[in-house]
Amino acid sequence: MAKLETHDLTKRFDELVAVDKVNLAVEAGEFRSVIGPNGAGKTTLFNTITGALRASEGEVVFDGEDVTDLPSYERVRRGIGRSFQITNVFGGLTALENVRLAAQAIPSREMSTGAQLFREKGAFGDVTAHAEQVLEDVGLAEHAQTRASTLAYGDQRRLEIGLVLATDPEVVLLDEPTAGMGVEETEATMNLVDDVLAEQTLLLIEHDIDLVMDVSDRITVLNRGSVVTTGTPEEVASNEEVQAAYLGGSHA
Ligand SMILES: Nc1ncnc2c1ncn2[C@@H]1O[C@H](COP(=O)(O)OP(=O)(O)OP(=O)(O)O)[C@@H](O)[C@H]1O
Repeated sequence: MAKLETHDLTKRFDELVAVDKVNLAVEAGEFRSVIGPNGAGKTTLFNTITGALRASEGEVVFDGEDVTDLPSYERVRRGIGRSFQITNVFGGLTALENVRLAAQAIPSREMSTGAQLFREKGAFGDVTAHAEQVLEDVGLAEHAQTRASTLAYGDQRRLEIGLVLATDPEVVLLDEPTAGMGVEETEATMNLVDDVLAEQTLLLIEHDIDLVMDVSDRITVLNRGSVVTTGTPEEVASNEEVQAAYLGGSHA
């Protein structure tokens, strides 16, 4: 059984079918990327998986359980983490305070002994220690006391990844974590994702095809809400339909 599955997952906005009977089976530990032209439905697919949007039809199955009708906080509690956009970061608070808040926002669930300890004790020191470890992991230890709004852009993106990690996720969905970054920052962020989230099951939306080819175990190509194909980078690169979709549409 795959870690995360969708069964004919569909999301409509009135007449528009933004996500059209999408079937995914993401294995535990897999690094899966989702690519597709602008408007293909990538973000809507993510929102439907996390519960930010309600599915019109179909199912989201996590660890073998149907979570389609669960609110998003309950999905987070079960281990479906998603990157926070920078707008979710409290600019006036320090990096450490932001990570602590994210950690505290999630009620305890069955998880690793270490993490369980932090939650059950609920003691100030433990949550702080957990948050400090997260900052260390994402390379922001020296910026623990820096106000989030004054962090460099790349460091703010690191903080976003830290906020997901603070929720102790089992699956992490990242929606364009390198958006707006230059070549060096993009590389640094992808290295970070690779380092810090290597053990995780990862779903990544990314426009940079070369980058996706480099890091993914498998790639799902969406076009007009539907899956064109899923395969290894090599399989996807040689797929004629994919080439047509990309030559036909912009991929920003
Ligand atoms: N809340 C909404 N209400 C109505 N239509 C929407 C809504 N959100 C997205 N759409 C439409 O659904 C389609 C899919 O959009 P979505 O943002 O999921 O695509 P995407 O693949 O993430 O695009 P991009 O690469 O540009 O971010 C688009 O046609 C978009 O205009």
